[in-house]
Amino acid sequence: MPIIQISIAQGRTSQQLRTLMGEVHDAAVRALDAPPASVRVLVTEVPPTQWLSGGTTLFERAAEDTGRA
Ligand SMILES: O=C(O)/C=C/C=C(\O)C(=O)O
Repeated sequence: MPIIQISIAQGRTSQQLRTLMGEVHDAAVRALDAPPASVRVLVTEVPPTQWLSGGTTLFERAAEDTGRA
């Protein structure tokens, strides 16, 4: 049973997340020739304050970008 876990920064709409899950599901079914009912897709939204990339959180990066604009 394929289980596909996606971590993504918060900020997308429910519809965007639903579309992402559907497309990932369909890709797995095609690529793996897996029965559709066997594929699981789990999305975890991460708050920007809890995502550190290159020593800077996404929240800090966004604040810096806003300051530059
Ligand atoms: O890790 C990074 O530098 C940025 C990650 C951003 C995302 O994953 C996102 O926009 O969801």
